[in-house]
Amino acid sequence: MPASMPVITVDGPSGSGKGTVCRLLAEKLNWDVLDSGAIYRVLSLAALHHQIALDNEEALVPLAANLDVQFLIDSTTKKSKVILEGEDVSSTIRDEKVGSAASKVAALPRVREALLRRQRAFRSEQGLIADGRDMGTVVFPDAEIKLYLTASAEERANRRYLELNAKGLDVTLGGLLQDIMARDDRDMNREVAPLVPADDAIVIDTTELDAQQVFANVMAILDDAVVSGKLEKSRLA
Ligand SMILES: Nc1ncnc2c1ncn2[C@@H]1O[C@H](COP(=O)(O)OP(=O)(O)O)[C@@H](O)[C@H]1O
Ligand SMILES: Nc1ccn([C@H]2C[C@H](O)[C@@H](COP(=O)(O)OP(=O)(O)O)O2)c(=O)n1
Repeated sequence: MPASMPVITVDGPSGSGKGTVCRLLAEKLNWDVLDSGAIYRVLSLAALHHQIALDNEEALVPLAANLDVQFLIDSTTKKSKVILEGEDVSSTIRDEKVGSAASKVAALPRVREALLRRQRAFRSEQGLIADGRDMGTVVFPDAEIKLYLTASAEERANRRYLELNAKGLDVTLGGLLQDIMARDDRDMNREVAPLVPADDAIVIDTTELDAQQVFANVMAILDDAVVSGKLEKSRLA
């Protein structure tokens, strides 16, 4: 019997296209989205605000447990907004430096533990699409559908370069490639909840695919899940 609060997990390294496919899926299915990376990004920003070192687990655990963050949808633009301690940090958290800082605090086992309940609370009757590194392995091990997106580091760095360049930011392809490889290394080799596909995840290599092709692949996977009885057909409407 399909669960009443279905979850689709989308894990993978930076730039593999998780956020993009999650947005397209959420629009199509009208499900909720958990951007778990944003939680780690916000935590690292809060650590900077409170002058807590990114490896100070003792101080980061209570900060994580009591993190004053809200995820909102702007009623006019329909874009998601992230509010930390009353301040709109939606664009600040997207900075590549914040991504690296997030990856550092995310390597601390007790910090991850302190954020588990907050992430699981996103599960809803509506259905949840969960974007991250350990969504299918740790946070929602019972998810109906588990996807793992990947792409070559060069392609992922190039995507980031195009994205940040279009925003007018002064970045180099070489610098971004280094950042991405350092983050991959930290995320894949940490002790707790390392970035790895769940045993039952479907891996999609997006290196040669554009976003619409990735989305079409995912929709085909969901159609198969309906046929095999994992998902109710009405959920795809
Ligand atoms: N399949 C794709 N082909 C080319 N560019 C893509 C693809 N998917 C996403 N992008 C672009 O690459 C960048 C990173 O995608 P994003 O979805 O933010 O990745 P992630 O959430 O995995 O870090 C964005 O600028 C996005 O528009
Ligand atoms: N479920 C998660 C999500 C993110 N993280 C960590 C590791 C990542 O490098 C950072 C930032 O994640 P985020 O998904 O926002 O980064 P990208 O958009 O993929 O570049 O947070 C994590 O450890 N576990």
